[in-house]
Amino acid sequence: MYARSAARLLSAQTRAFSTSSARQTKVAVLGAGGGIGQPLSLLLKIDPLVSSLSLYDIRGAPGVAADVSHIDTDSAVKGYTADQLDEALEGAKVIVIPAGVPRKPGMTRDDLFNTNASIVRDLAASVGRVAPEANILVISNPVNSTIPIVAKTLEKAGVFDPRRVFGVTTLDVVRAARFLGEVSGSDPKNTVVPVVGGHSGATIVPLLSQNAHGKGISGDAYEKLVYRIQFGGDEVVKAKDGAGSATLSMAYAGAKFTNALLRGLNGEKGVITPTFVKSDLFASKGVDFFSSNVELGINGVEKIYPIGPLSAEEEKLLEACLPDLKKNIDKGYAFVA
Ligand SMILES: NC(=O)C1=CN([C@@H]2O[C@H](COP(=O)(O)OP(=O)(O)OC[C@H]3O[C@@H](n4cnc5c(N)ncnc54)[C@H](O)[C@@H]3O)[C@@H](O)[C@H]2O)C=CC1
Ligand SMILES: O=C([O-])CC(=O)C(=O)O
Repeated sequence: MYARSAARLLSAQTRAFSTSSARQTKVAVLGAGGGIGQPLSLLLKIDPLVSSLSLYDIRGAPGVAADVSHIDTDSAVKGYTADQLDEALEGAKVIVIPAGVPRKPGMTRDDLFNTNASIVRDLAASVGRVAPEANILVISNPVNSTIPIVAKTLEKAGVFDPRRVFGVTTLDVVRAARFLGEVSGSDPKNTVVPVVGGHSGATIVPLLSQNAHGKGISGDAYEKLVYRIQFGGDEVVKAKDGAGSATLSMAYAGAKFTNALLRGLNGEKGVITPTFVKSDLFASKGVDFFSSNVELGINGVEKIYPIGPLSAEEEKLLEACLPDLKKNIDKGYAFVA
């Protein structure tokens, strides 16, 4: 009962989860024993659209699985050890990947590339072999590079479907709504802001002008707000002081995006949210992946929306974003080539 009430409470307060469709799905979490993986597994256990939860990590997943499996919701949970990746992936329709190392103070997300690129590549290769039609949601940083790595790895295996590979940039959207809510004194649910581009520093482009509460903000207040959205991750890394980066807010954001995708896969119409996907929007500038509002549906990405009208400041932010994003994407491509 408690879990159902908790799910209802979460849903009412944040509109994070919705139960609008009945069909249920097997979801796998790769990296389920980690700082994000554990609370993410908890939140997926209380999502009514998840029928079966498959928890994999190189360490600790069976313990997390045993723990969340006691929660009184109607889904099965199973944990898998390091040598059981294939079993964990079998039949999974949605695969969420928070596997990899997090930042410490003084590091950029790109500093994680050397460790996380091969983790993500190897996991993607297994997904391509065992669950080639699955939807893959990548949380592992640097997202701007790990998504091209996943795409190229699947392409090499002949199973890349651009409608089914998503970089999870939802935390930027969550932060933008929260921070604008704080500045404007309004409920974050009324301050939803599309955040486009990528997921690190200057590649994060919040379109404050597209929200009624955001468009009046100017000068110093505007600069500070944009900076806070772009560097919100650093705020957490600094506060955790060597113990990692955002885990709880990221688990919330990851569960929120997974729920949106499940609703789309189940046929709900009008599920629209930003996510970092293969996109034509700036392909002419050599930027093959870009986050913008995307409609999620039965095939994954159904429609990619243009970014819409920009203020003069946002034009400048976009100009700064594109070269950095291209560099990050090309680095991911080069790693797999
Ligand atoms: N997209 C986003 O907005 C965000 C992304 N992140 C990123 O998420 C990643 C994970 O962060 P945390 O959970 O805090 O780290 P963590 O270190 O607490 O957990 C990572 C987990 O991955 C596991 N792992 C490592 N190699 C693996 C493999 N080959 N297969 C399966 N599991 C493996 C580890 O055993 C560990 O349990 C980091 O790269 C971090 O930068 C973090 C916050 C926000
Ligand atoms: O800052 C980090 O390293 C983790 C992350 O991506 C975020 O919190 O946005």
